[in-house]
Amino acid sequence: MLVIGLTGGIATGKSTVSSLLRAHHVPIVDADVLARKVVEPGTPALAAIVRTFGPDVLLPDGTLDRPRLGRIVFADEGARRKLNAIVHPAVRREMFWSVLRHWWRGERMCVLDVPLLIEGGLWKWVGKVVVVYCSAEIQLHRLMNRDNSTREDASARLNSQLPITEKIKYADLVIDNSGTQQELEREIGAIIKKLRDAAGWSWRLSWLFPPWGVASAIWMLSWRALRRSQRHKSHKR
Ligand SMILES: CC(C)(COP(=O)(O)OP(=O)(O)OC[C@H]1O[C@@H](n2cnc3c(N)ncnc32)[C@H](O)[C@@H]1O)[C@@H](O)C(=O)NCCC(=O)NCCS
Ligand SMILES: Nc1ncnc2c1ncn2[C@@H]1O[C@H](COP(=O)(O)OP(=O)(O)OP(=O)(O)O)[C@@H](O)[C@H]1O
Repeated sequence: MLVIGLTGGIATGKSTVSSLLRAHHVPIVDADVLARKVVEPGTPALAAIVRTFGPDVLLPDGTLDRPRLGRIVFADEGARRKLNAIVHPAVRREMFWSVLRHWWRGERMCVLDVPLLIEGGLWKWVGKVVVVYCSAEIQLHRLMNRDNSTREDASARLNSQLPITEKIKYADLVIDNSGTQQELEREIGAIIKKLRDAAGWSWRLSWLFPPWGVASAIWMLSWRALRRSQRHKSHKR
């Protein structure tokens, strides 16, 4: 199974692209959804957040006051690191099980929608990196419109991530979402075809003949590790 990492800057349109892919029956694992699930009331992650940030980050019904915590962590890198250290390991565990479930069902590919794919280093472990792009100015306007936020709040969120111009250097495929949503919808068929072609046919053999699956997984992981480390070095230069 080909595991594809879908990323981009905040509000460049990852969720819009993943909804279109889902509508075409492509399996999606959404890190934002999992990041909400792992902090539901009664979870160890929510308890750790309250210990770290205090009970003020809870609403009267015991759920997380997301806008309030957002204002804290997007204005303070230290606080953001603390939150990431609590939430990210739980999200990674959930993602692992979701990918395994898709593999078990015999899916040809699965797309991980992860905003911090590059920042968190997960890009090294996926088969292909797809980056949804639009300019920083469009990004800011879409973010302000969607969240009904001020330019200051939107900029704080935007600046908490690696710039989109840096992220596209890691991409195997860039989806330009600078145009209209209709233009994006028209392109989605061609994008899915490229992804399916990249997924190839060897996934079928893995099911008919399991040792083939094991051998190809070992080969792919070592080949990817080599390719990623070369690419990483060339980015640093
Ligand atoms: C701070 C929180 C409570 C704010 O919640 P809110 O509902 O306002 O935003 P939401 O979760 O929908 O995130 C919206 C977007 O913000 C960006 N974002 C979220 N968390 C982070 C982060 N820690 N660093 C940089 N960007 C982030 C992503 O692009 C994401 O798609 C929430 O984002 C959170 O718990 N973040 C930590 C977990 C995380 O990193 N999630 C991202 C995917 S793993
Ligand atoms: N091509 C487009 N033209 C106009 N608006 C768009 C386009 N694509 C997405 N949008 C809008 O921009 C906003 C951000 O898109 P979306 O939520 O898909 O971004 P995202 O990258 O998933 O954001 P986040 O990082 O916050 O999860 C949404 O309101 C969406 O409807």
